[in-house]
Amino acid sequence: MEKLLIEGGHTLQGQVRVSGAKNSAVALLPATILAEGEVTLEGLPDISDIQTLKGLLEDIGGSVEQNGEDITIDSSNMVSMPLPNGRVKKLRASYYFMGAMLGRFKKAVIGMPGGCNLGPRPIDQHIKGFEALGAQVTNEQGAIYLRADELRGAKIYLDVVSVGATINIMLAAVRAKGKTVIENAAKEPEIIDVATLLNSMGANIKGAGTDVIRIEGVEKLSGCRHTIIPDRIEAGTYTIIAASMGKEVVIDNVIPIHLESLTAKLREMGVQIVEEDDRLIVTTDKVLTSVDIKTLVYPGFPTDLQQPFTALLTQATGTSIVTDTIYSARFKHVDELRRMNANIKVEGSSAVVTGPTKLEGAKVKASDLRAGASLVVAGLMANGVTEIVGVNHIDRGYASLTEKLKNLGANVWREDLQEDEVKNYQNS
Ligand SMILES: CC(=O)N[C@H]1[C@@H](OP(=O)(O)OP(=O)(O)OC[C@H]2O[C@@H](n3ccc(=O)[nH]c3=O)[C@H](O)[C@@H]2O)O[C@H](CO)[C@@H](O)[C@@H]1O
Ligand SMILES: C=C(OP(=O)(O)O)C(=O)O
Repeated sequence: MEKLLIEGGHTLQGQVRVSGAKNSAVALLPATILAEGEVTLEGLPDISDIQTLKGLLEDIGGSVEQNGEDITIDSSNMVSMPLPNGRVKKLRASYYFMGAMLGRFKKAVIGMPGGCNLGPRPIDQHIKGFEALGAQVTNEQGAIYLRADELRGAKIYLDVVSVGATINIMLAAVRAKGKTVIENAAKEPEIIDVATLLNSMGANIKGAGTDVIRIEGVEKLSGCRHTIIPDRIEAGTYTIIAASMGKEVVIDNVIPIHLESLTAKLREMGVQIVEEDDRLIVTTDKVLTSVDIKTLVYPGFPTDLQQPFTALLTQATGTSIVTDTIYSARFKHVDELRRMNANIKVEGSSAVVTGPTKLEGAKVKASDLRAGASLVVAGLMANGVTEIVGVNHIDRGYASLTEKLKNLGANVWREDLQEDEVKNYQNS
């Protein structure tokens, strides 16, 4: 087990290259199950969620070959093996094995997914969708059993706008007989990316990226090549880091429109951002002013950037109110930021941040992926050294974080945890 150490206060400059999107890649890998052939994905991020998914694909008989950022999956010999807990619990996106295996094999047995602990994360809308397509879904001793004699297209209205349910229903519906319409669908760019891959495999999906998705089922899908979109949350995190400590930082491999809700808020705070085709140039030379944010479904402000953004707000003059409407309890980072001298109060689903406060390095714990990102942002701005445990959460979503930060001029390194630190971490 490792901890991440950051000596704060260094000005950052230079260029950072954003990796392929975690939340696309973690759906694209299970989607390859449907191909019954070879699919090559380009631009794979080097994160632990991908290693876990590779293991799951191999568990069901897939042949997986990775060469740097390219991965080829041959799904010809896959079978519908039960996937109990274990690996499945390590990440959220294992739920995509439900839709993909149901689509191809008409049956699946999968343990409940894990992922960041952000309060309740039900999957009722996924199940509602599978049932509407004709599947029987039961929960037996903590595993979800899905079976269908045949899948039939259906009209499905999602009661909550859900990224996971939208993608999962698409995965099953591409192989259903007839037409499926998903209404009140999520519109995140990752959904378009998954639909693009499925269409390249031979599916017929229209409307991805809008709130009505129409799918005409097909008999068979086949192999193809696909390039994963850049990670807008990783890009957003580096943009926030640049706004906090940057002189002039270039964020490369970005689709600027994916980050508009963030860049608009940063500009309101006084950060200068130049948008080019596939990069952002971020300069901060003014005192930052406070702003309020409310997380919303895309294209609103992403909940996954709420935690790192809250760390930046500790440096803004005035009071900022951060409201998370997607995960009302996504505030575990606040206690840790307080250890670093931040002035933040949580009231219901909002955090009230008063700034500016000089942050002090401290020993802190990343309770989840973006809480970790929040502590990294804070550590880079703080006096002295910040020690972050729970790095395994950060490694789920940030490729080569230490190297990328070092290239920008940060003093960041990793150390193995001592025995007593491991015990403290496990007991905390
Ligand atoms: C692997 C992946 O892509 N993870 C992302 C995905 O998670 P995930 O797909 O789990 O998130 P959803 O979009 O499904 O969740 C949005 C909201 O809907 C609720 N809900 C969801 C499904 C359901 O069946 N019932 C229900 O009530 C959730 O509790 C949450 O309040 O979108 C989240 C919201 O943008 C992001 O924070 C995660 O990074
Ligand atoms: C919540 C997140 O991930 P997951 O859904 O995979 O837990 C995230 O990426 O911020």
